[in-house]
Amino acid sequence: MTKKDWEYGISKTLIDSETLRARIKELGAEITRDFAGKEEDLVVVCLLKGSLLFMADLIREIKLPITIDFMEISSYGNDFASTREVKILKDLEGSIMGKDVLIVEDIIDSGLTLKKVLKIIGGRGAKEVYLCTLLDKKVKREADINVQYVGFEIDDEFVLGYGLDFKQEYRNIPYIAVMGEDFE
Ligand SMILES: O=P(O)(O)OC[C@H]1O[C@H](OP(=O)(O)OP(=O)(O)O)[C@H](O)[C@@H]1O
Ligand code: HPA
Ligand SMILES: [Mg+2]
Repeated sequence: MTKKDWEYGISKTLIDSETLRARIKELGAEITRDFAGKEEDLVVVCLLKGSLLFMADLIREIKLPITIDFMEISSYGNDFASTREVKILKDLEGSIMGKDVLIVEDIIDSGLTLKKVLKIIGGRGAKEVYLCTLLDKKVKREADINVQYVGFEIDDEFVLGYGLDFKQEYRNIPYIAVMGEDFE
């Protein structure tokens, strides 16, 4: 396969678009049930860039008045493993003081990214902070993170697509894929 083929380097589909769509609908319904009737509106926070597609699909399945905000965090650089240095590239615009916050993540791997985000957000007076991740690679966890909403638990494979990248590419693949072993 050459680089002209937009799916170059991919070895298999792990979660297809239909399965993603169905599970995200369920997650949205669950979140809608859990937050219905709460006196504070919910602020849904997208962690860029990986969570862009998941966020866009998830919020359309939350049938409540919400506001959205964005934070850009980076720790993987151009590698398969975390640099362990979590950088904040863009901060939230609005205040979360006294509000319920739902952080939307594409994947939890080591947990170092969320540990840092929770530390920052935790100091800003939110009423309650909840986590929702599309993918949970539990076997790789180093930081203890309590997640309320999980789309899929996955094994220890480097995954791509539906927002997730390798060296910033593949984010536009509309399903979750596994990269071929001999590919760099
Ligand atoms: O649990 P961890 O081991 O910290 O890994 C998970 C994080 O790593 C990836 O982001 P990345 O730093 O690659 O930035 P990106 O979202 O812009 O792709 C992914 O989107 C998660 O945010
Ligand atoms: O498996 C992964 N794929 C892409 N980005 C990631 N960031 C943490 N784990 C992964
Ligand atoms: Mg990310």
